[in-house]
Amino acid sequence: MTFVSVRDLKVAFDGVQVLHGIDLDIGKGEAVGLVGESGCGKSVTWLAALGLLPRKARIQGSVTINGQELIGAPARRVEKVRGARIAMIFQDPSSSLNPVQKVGRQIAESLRLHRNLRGAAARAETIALMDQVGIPSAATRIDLYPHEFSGGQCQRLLIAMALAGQPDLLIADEPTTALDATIQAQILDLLANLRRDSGMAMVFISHDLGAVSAVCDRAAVMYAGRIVEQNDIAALFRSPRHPYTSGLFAAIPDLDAGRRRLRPVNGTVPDPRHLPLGCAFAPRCDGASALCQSCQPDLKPQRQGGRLSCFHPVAPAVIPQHQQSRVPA
Ligand SMILES: Nc1ncnc2c1ncn2[C@@H]1O[C@H](COP(=O)(O)OP(=O)(O)OP(=O)(O)O)[C@@H](O)[C@H]1O
Repeated sequence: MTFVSVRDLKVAFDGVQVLHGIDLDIGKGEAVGLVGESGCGKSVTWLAALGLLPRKARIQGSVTINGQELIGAPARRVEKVRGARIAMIFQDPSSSLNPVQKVGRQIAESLRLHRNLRGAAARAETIALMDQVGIPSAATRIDLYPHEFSGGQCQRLLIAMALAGQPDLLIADEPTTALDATIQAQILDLLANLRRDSGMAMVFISHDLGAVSAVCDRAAVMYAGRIVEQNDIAALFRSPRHPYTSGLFAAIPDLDAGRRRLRPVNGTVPDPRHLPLGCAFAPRCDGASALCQSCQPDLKPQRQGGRLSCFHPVAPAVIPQHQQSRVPA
C-alpha cells in the first residue's frame, strides 16, 4: 500500500529550476534510497515534500502522505502530518543535538511531544530507547551531555530521538557520511535492523550506493534534478542500465576485486543555471549521441522492471567477476 506518493514535484529558487518533475512512491514499511552526487537534488526533494524549504522556493506538483496532500496545504496541517508521522536524521549528529542539555532530557522531550510521556515513565522509555539503539550503560549515561559521547553514539542518540515519536517514515539524509568507516557500518546495521523490527518506511539519502544497498529495498538514482533510473537494489546491482548508475558502481571500491582501478565518473554535475539542452548527463557520457544532446529522455517503465531515462542504455549485464560478490541477496 502506498504511504508516500510524489508526483511531478518541481522546485525553483529565484527562477532557477533545480527539480524537474520527480515521481516516486514509497510503500508502508518500504525503504527507498535516493542516490546521486552532491547537488543533484536529493535533499531538496524531501525538504520540498515536507514543507521545509525557505519561502523563496517555488514548489509545484503533489506530495501525499497517507492520502493527505501536503503541497499548498496550510502550514499547520503540514506540521501536524510531519510531526505525527515523520522523523528525520541528518549528516552531522553533533550539530543536531543541543550541546547544553543532557541527552536524556532531549529524548524525553520527544517522548513528551509525541507520546505525552512524562516523569518516571519518560525516563524509563528513554533508557529503553538508548538501549535499543545500542548505547552501552544507558541507565547511567542518560544524564550526560552530548560532548561526552562519540560521533557514532551521537548519531545513535538522534536515531533514538527519531524513534521516540514512533514514526511511520524515517528520512535519513546522509546519516553516515560524517562517521568513519567502521562506525558507518554499525549505524547502517542499526538502521537496517530497526526498519525490519519496527516496520517503519525509510528514505535513505546518500551519494554511496553501497550504503544504500545495506538498508534499502529499492533505489532511485538522481542526476541534475531528475530521477534517471529506479529499480530494486538487487536489479540495480546486477544490471545498472543508465550510464550514470553504471558509473557510480564503477567508482565504488571493492576489496574483493584486488587491485582493480576505480573508474570515477568524469566531469561534474552541471550548474542548474546552465543545464545542457538535452540529457543533462550527455556531456559526461561516452555513449551520448546527437539525440541525447537535443532531447531529454522520459523516465519510462522497463519491461524487465524499474524505470529508466536514457536513449542508449547500458546493455543488460553479464556481471563481471569482480562485481558478483556485491550483488545483494
Ligand atoms: N535554499 C536554497 N537556495 C538556492 N538553491 C538551493 C537551495 N537549496 C538547494 N539549492 C540548490 O538545489 C540543488 C539541489 O541541492 P540538494 O541539496 O538537493 O542536492 P543534494 O543532492 O542533496 O546534494 P548534497 O549531497 O550535497 O546534499 C543544488 O544546485 C543546490 O545548490
